[in-house]
Amino acid sequence: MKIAIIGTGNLGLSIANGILKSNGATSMYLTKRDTTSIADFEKFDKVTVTNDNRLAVQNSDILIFAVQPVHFAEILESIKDLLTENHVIISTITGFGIEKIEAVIGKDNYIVRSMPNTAISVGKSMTCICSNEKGKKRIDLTKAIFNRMGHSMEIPENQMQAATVICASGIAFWMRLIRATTQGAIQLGFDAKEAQELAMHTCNGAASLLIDSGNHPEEEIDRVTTPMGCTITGLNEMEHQGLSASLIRGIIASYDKITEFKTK
Ligand SMILES: NC(=O)C1=CN([C@@H]2O[C@H](COP(=O)(O)OP(=O)(O)OC[C@H]3O[C@@H](n4cnc5c(N)ncnc54)[C@H](O)[C@@H]3O)[C@@H](O)[C@H]2O)C=CC1
Ligand SMILES: O=C(O)[C@@H]1CCC=N1
Repeated sequence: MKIAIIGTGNLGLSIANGILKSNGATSMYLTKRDTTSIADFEKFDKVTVTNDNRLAVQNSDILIFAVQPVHFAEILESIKDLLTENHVIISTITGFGIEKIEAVIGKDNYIVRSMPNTAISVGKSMTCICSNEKGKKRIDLTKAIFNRMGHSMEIPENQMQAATVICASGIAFWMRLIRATTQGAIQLGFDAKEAQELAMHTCNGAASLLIDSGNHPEEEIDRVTTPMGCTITGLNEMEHQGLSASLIRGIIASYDKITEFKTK
């Protein structure tokens, strides 16, 4: 698998780390306008760091684009004459629909839109994907790439923005929940480092319970809530204070923001 990451910023860097950790590429080109901050990656035999997107495209099959939306069309325009049947174009770019990509490079390309998150750097990304008509033939390949770095799901394109909120922004939402739990633990007497350790591993355990069992969260909650005990007392107080409602309202506000410009 010869992979290029076009635009190695926050997300591109996370993907590069995920690919290296999962040994998911035979060669990897990392591009950025100013490559100084990613020059260290040259120490890996299979990695080439360059500001030459055309060189990366010529030497790779899987092209993962992780640039800001304003730069995408111009970059596609600058490499489109190099695209062949071997290339799969994987965009991670928020709000940039397949039609807009096809308008620049044409329909006769394997085009996949993906929405990973930064946990891809540690092999734990929830990645949603969809494709153009031709790209359907490369969905399995794309899923195989992302499944090495977490979990993937094919969804219709009209759900990509919702997936962005839940999965990509979701990393930030869960971080705040972990931080709040940490603050609570400090107030109960743990030092800050211990408090974070307790919070993050408990969070990891809760998610793993659901992933492994396939259970509904309430089934697992029932196992923890002793009648008249401390868990139900805490849970009910959280709900009186609007825990679920505030999370749902935050998710809807985030979605309203992402759909503000009526992009697909
Ligand atoms: N940060 C995140 O968690 C997620 C971001 N996304 C999407 O991924 C894309 C990238 O986001 P970030 O990594 O946060 O942005 P970023 O700004 O950190 O990274 C973009 C990179 O592209 C580089 N770049 C700009 N012009 C270039 C060119 N002509 N050739 C090569 N590289 C060029 C920039 O130097 C920068 O390093 C965005 O479209 C965003 O919507 C999607 C999912 C999650
Ligand atoms: O906050 C944002 O708008 C972008 C999209 C998903 C993650 N970062």
